[in-house]
Amino acid sequence: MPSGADDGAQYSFAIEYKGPPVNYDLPRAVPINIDRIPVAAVVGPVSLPEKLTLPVVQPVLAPKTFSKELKKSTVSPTSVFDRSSEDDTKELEGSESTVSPTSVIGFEERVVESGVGCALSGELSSSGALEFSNGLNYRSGEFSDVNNGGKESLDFNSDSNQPEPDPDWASTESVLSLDYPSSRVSSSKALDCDVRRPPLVTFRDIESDDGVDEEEAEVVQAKREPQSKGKKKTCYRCFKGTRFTEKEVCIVCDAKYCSSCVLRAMGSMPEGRKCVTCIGFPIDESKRGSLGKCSRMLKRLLNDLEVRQVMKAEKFCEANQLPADYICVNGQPLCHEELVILQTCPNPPKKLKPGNYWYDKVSGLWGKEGQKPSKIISPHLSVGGPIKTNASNGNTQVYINGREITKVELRMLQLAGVQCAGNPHFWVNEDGSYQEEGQKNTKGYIWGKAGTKLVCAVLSLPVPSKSSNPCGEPLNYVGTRVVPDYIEQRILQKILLVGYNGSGTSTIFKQAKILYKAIPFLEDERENIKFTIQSNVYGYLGILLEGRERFEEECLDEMRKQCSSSQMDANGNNDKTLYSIGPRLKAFSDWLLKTMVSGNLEAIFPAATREYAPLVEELWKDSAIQAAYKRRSELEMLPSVASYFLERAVDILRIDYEPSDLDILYAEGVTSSNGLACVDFSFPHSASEDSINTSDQHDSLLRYQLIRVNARGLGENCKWLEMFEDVGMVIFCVSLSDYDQFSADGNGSFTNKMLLSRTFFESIVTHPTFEQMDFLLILNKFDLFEEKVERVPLNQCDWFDDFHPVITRHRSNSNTSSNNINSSPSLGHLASHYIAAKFKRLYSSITGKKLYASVVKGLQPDSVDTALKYSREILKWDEERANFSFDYSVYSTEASSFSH
Ligand SMILES: Nc1nc2c(ncn2[C@@H]2O[C@H](COP(=O)(O)OP(=O)(O)OP(=O)(O)O)[C@@H](O)[C@H]2O)c(=O)[nH]1
Ligand SMILES: [Ca+2]
Repeated sequence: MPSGADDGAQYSFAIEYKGPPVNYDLPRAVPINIDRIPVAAVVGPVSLPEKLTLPVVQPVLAPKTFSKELKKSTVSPTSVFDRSSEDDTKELEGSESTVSPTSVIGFEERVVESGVGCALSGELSSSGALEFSNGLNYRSGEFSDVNNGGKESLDFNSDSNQPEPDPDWASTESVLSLDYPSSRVSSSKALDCDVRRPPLVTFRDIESDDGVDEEEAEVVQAKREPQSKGKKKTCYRCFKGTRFTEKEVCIVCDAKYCSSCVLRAMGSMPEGRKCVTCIGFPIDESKRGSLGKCSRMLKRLLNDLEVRQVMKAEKFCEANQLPADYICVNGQPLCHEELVILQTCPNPPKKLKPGNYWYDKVSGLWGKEGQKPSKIISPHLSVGGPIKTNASNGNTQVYINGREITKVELRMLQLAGVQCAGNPHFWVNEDGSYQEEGQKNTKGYIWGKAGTKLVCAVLSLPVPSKSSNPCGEPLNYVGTRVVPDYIEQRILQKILLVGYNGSGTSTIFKQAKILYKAIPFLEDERENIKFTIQSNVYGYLGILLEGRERFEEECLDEMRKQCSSSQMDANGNNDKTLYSIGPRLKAFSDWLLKTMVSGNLEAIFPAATREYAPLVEELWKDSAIQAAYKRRSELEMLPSVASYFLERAVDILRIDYEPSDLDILYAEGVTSSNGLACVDFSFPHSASEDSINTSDQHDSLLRYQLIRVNARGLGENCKWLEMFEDVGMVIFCVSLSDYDQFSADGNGSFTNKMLLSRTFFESIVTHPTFEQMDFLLILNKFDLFEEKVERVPLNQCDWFDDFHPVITRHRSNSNTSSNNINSSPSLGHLASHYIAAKFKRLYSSITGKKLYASVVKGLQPDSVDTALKYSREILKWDEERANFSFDYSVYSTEASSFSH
């Protein structure tokens, strides 16, 4: 087993402090010292039953060996209690409950909470205390066993059985599983409890805060106060920093921590980003929207796997779920079952936040109390009370299903051609068919008319969702006709763009923005991109400078070989080469290389620009640098796009530099490398298309959404793919020029990148979510490929070993010329078609379907435009196929019934 010190050394975040020992007490986030657990203050005013004073720490009191053992075996590197210094160990003595300070303290606090809540209901408190002590005894039993048993492994969870748990993963797991009893207790308590939660909730106007649209949230729970509060805007733990320091926020108490404190303060985060003392507490509802959305800081501090684990826990753990009674429907708070019904129905209200809602069970209309409808959800759900006449606070004297409607709705009805004279009472069904109250016959369909949806969009009124009537479910209403799905789908067509790393998905994504958006990149987006590009350029310069050093050394070696040693001694200046630079530039070069190695390149912005811009100019013009730049093809680390930027380095590194669209297109790292990006657009219609396709006039109104995600972002086994179940099609991007490239495959060996791409392709097309999906294969980087395939045989990739182009003999006399005399296809074309055929065969052997394919040059706008328009055609064909099975006569009758 590694020693504690070694343990720490493996993690960058565990060795954050390297300075001399401090002579003051470090502020600690985990009040592991029993006396310091800030319980008393909170409990003080409430008279508690004696049971409640159960000291949490007691059962885990253990000899020192225990704590040492513990550190070695199960302590998560991310957790707060991995302290290696002797002083700390001392401090911990008598409070070895730190095994899982998270859970222990969580317990303590929870008792306090229920205690406070139970000032109102005595039973609850005792039950809480009881469960608490049970949990503790159970655990203490385990611990004492361990202690009595002596040297045996500390087997408080099965994972630690492994002789050497993978430190990254197993240990996190172990801490999580350790915490399990606590969260179970808390959740079961919450569920079993038939007493409604005491009014933790107060109804008032929300202080409009980050990301909370005032329309949604009006219920705010009493907020938990942070344990310590530094001076305003500083880190709550070390009290350093300003409001500009990047900080992570506790989703319960809003405490903010800087990057050096966050892991100490939040431990292994079994419920996401909460101070260890906030674990088990309900989250601050205003932060619900950001659950599971990782910050850049965490991404830096934790590895991918840990980030995913933490975010998953944050989103799905019991304690963070929306409490049912925070939702009131038609004046009645929901119970747990009702909330489940609401959230699991075919068409649930998305992103449900606490608040008062009204719900028209007949039509499925849904809105905030006192407001116009915002959504149409599944009808006939038994949740909440009966709808009130004044639910939406309308004053039109027109009624729908017993609710007086609002002005905008009335306007919509009028535009839809519904006769509204004489204060009618309408009965509107889920499909939009309507009758006047007391009459039998349907008067028409509100959603049927072509323009209605547009009207609704303009008036911000909801329209039925396509899934509101899942096929197969029989309709109860005789004579009712369903609005066909494809009409609905026309509103927003989603296209998923995926590819193996480096295949060019972000380039295509950026092209789409540039092609179809009036403002491809917003102002602040550009600002960020600017810094990205500038730091890229510093990076390229660094690579160049490193190359220069290498070249200089090589030259010196060469010179030493040629000259005799006596000559060298005689003339000290003999060590100057073509690649030598003066001391000033040398100092800058050393600084830059050092900064790069430390990985802090991005942190120096924007200060660096001001400071170093003049030096960069001097550097770039220096003959040594230019000499090194001439040999750039020997610098493997320098990407091919680098020269595009380096040649303009002086301009780019100026303060007033503004990246052009082309700069952005070429820039690396603009779209987040594993995050999601998406863009909404519609295809602008060209004159030529208009004349051919007059029937599709409204095509330009159709909206598309391109969603880009790459292999890394999908997690192992593509487990995040399910999120994309509502996309209309998938574009899979492959880099043609990968066929002779190799990449580490994770098992330490190198695999051909084309084969890695193929494996990824297979896992995507076989994913259950995409069973019925159309796929378009984009074979990208044709420009590189065309040139490369003339030099490097295609069979460098095993998969392509049966490529025997017929043209070879024919071309032999004009082998090097790319334009063929007899206009037969180039080798590049043949080879790319061959590769397309390979993929198509593979695809149809797996799915039995046809794969669409397109050869693309990602850096050329026209080429990407063509490919994306091709995807639009595929979506249309798909739609038409659906139409064929649809009874047109039904549709036309329906259509006529819309006209008034
Ligand atoms: N020559 C050439 N280069 C391309 C083409 N498409 C993309 N590239 C370059 O290939 C590199 C990788 O492309 P990206 O668009 O970043 O690829 P990605 O799929 O986002 O890959 P990750 O960033 O690894 O996720 C970039 O330097 C692009 O400029 C192309 O058609 N031709
Ligand atoms: Ca990229």
